[in-house]
Amino acid sequence: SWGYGADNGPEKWEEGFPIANGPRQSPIDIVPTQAQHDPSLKLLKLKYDPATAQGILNNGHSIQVDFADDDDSSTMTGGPISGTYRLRQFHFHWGDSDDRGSEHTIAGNMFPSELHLVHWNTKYPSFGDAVSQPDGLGVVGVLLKIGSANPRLQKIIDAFDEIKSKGKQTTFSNFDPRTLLPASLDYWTYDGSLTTPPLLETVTWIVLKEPISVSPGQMAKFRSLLFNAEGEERCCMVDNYRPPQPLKGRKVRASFK
Ligand SMILES: CC(=O)NCCCCOc1ccc(NC(=O)Nc2ccc(S(N)(=O)=O)cc2)cc1
Ligand SMILES: [Zn+2]
Repeated sequence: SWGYGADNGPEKWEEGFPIANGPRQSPIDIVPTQAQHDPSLKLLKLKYDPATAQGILNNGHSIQVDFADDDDSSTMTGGPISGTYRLRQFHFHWGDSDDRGSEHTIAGNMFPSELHLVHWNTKYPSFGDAVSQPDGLGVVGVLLKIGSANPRLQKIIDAFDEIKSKGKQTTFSNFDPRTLLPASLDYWTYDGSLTTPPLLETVTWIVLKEPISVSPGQMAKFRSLLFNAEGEERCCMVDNYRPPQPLKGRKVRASFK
């Protein structure tokens, strides 16, 4: 199945998922000077209840922290979206070295990692229903830049030893993803897609302008995770990012001047 290797990576995904060449694919290169400030864009409102954190999983593509989404305890409102979107999970993408790893790029600049907080529109009964609707998902993207060690990431990193290989998961409770966010919630927004198969064009992207920090030592811990399951040939989980896709006429709006 799909992955990030030479034989099953982003250049091959169109074979199984022709939407890979669709009109609203993600990620994209965000060019700040070409983004249009839209004064009608609202403040992004993220309200998360730490008690909704359930577990942390190595799904063979990334590590993912899952949240209980059976009520409105952890939600996103405001911003470019209308209505209420519930937090489902967050996960990361990263590179084999500090010069790459993010999915969105900013004026052609890659960052070493990118955090995605995945939310679904509660006008639909479930995530599974929302995922195939044009206004079904809202993903907040946060860029990570190399700097001092980020203590907010440490609880996630400390769980890695228990979820080293594909399919492994462990409990992960009492965690507020708000602690991962930068001080400013200024953002760029555009209509896009899932950045992994099935690449559905159902995501309103909200990419924060301000990165958060991660240290080289913390990045090394991400790179010690494995794509493979126990007993399979060892393959480090690195370069699990899709490169930027054609804009195809889309406008990127900025919530800030
Ligand atoms: C055409 C086709 O095949 N349709 C049938 C779809 C069936 C189910 O599809 C799906 C679709 C999605 C999921 N789960 C996800 O959480 N995916 C996900 C992927 C990438 C991101 S990112 N990196 O933030 O953009 C966020 C979330 C599970 C099943
Ligand atoms: Zn992602």
